[in-house]
Amino acid sequence: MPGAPLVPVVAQARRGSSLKEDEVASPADLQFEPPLKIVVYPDPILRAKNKRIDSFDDNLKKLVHEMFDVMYKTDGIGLSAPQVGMNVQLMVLNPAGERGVGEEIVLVNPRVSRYSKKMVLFNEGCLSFPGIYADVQRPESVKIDARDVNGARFTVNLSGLPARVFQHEFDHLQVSIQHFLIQYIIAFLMKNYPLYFISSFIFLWQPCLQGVLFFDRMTEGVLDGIRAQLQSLEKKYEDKTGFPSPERIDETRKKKKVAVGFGKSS
Ligand SMILES: CSCC[C@H](NC=O)C(=O)N[C@@H](C)C(=O)N[C@@H](CO)C(=O)O
Ligand SMILES: [Fe+2]
Repeated sequence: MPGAPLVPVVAQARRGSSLKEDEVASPADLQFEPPLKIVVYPDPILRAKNKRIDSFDDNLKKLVHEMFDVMYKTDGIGLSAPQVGMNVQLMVLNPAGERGVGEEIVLVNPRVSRYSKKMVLFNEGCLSFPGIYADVQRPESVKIDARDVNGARFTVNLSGLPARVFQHEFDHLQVSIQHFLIQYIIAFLMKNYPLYFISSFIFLWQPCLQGVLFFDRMTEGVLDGIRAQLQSLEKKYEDKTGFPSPERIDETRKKKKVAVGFGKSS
C-alpha cells in the first residue's frame, strides 16, 4: 500500500502523548536576526527537539512576520520555525502562497486531536529540500488544537491542501517519543541490557528527539526516485561545512522504519 504507516499502531508520531511536558523556550531560544534564511537538509537543526512557546510578545510577532516574509520570497505555502533555525513549536501557513491572497494562519504549540481515516497522495516539496518533489501519503483531514500569535487557544478542522500543508509543517515540529518507547520495551524483553540502559537514558532525558522530514514518510519506491538528489544535498553539506553529513539517506531509512506514523484517526 503506497505511503502507509509502517507500524501504524505503535509508531504514532503524536506529540500530545509525551510523558514529560515539553521544555519551554527561553528568550535566547527565540532570538533571531532578520533576514531569516532557510535551513537545508541535512542540517541537524531539522532533527533537533523543538521547545514549547509560552511568551506571546512583540518578538514573537516579529518572528512570525519574518517567517511569512521568507516563505513568500522562497515560493512556500507553509514554513516551520526549525526551517529558519529556530527550534520552537511554531508554524505559519498560507496555502495561496501570496501575500494579501488567501488566509494566513499562525499556529503556536499545535497538537493534533484527530486524523481522518481517509488517506490521500500528494506530490510534496519542502523548502529545506530545494527542487525536490515526491509523493507522500497523509490523512485527508485533521483536527488541531493550538494557540494563535497572541496566545489565545483555538481549535480548527482542516482538510484538502491546508491539511496537507499543516501536516507537513507539523512533522517538522514532531517529537516521536514512541520510537524510543518501543526500543526500550524491546530491549527489556530481549534482555539487551546495554540497549535498555541507553534507551532509558534517552527516554528520561529526551535529548535527541527528532523532527520528521517528508522523505521519512515516502515509500521505498518513491524514495528511490529522489535518493540521488538527497545524497547530493548531503555531499553539498559536507563540502560546505567540512563535517560528515549527520545523516545519510540509507541509514536514516533503516532507523526511521519504526518511528513514523500518524495518531488517532476517525
Ligand atoms: C504541500 S506541503 C509543502 C509545504 C512546504 N513548506 C515548507 O517546507 C512548502 O511550502 N513547499 C514549497 C516547495 C511548495 O510546496 N511550494 C508550492 C508553491 O510554489 C509548490 O507548488 O511548489
Ligand atoms: Fe518542509
